[in-house]
Amino acid sequence: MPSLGRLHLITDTRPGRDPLAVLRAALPVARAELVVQVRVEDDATDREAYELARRVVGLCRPYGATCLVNDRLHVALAVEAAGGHVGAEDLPVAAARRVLGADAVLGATAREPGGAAAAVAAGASYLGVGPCHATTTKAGLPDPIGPAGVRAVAGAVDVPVIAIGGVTAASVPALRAAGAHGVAVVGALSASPDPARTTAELIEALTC
Ligand SMILES: Cc1ncc(COP(=O)(O)OP(=O)(O)O)c(N)n1
Ligand SMILES: Cc1ncsc1CCOP(=O)(O)O
Ligand SMILES: [Mg+2]
Repeated sequence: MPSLGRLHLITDTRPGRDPLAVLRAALPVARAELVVQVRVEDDATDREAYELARRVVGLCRPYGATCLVNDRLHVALAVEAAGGHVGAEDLPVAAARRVLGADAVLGATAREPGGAAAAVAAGASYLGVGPCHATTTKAGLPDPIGPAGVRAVAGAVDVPVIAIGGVTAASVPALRAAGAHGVAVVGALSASPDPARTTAELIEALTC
């Protein structure tokens, strides 16, 4: 399996956001380092999720970027995405692995070493770890774990750790020093006035 890209762009489908415009700006800059996670609001229909994911797969292909689908694994299968991401309220990791198959990329959310090790034992091929920092993008999250929390998880598993939650280019060095392979962002790119430039800053921080 090719190595996992370091910059995970999670689509922002809230009103007023334009996830495909952000993706078109990020792809030529990040290319195969980009992993696009198609994440739609809970009240979006499967058809809406499918149409977005289908377009993302098509945009990613020429750049060698990876497309994953959050939560809705049937959509991942339907659009032939590389895999999916599940958390505590989604299919259990072992069930998700059965759905996606042995070769798929499968991410699982983890906040502490015990849960992280269990997710890997159940079949996760990477972990999304956070929230690292405060975020307004998702409500109801526990307190941020900071780089120290990322370090604790990264030390307990042998799969890539992707730090998530309030991540900006400025916070990347501390997260990498804590053992993160990469980062996942929503707001840093979707709210950027210049997503191509912000992508370049994130990639520089992730690969220098
Ligand atoms: C890379 C990454 N890490 C964590 C999450 C969060 O997943 P989850 O806890 O299932 O929450 P939702 O995103 O489904 O609201 C993620 N999506 N990606
Ligand atoms: C879905 C999710 N899970 C933990 S933090 C988060 C949102 C991250 O968004 P942002 O990068 O805007 O803080
Ligand atoms: Mg989820």
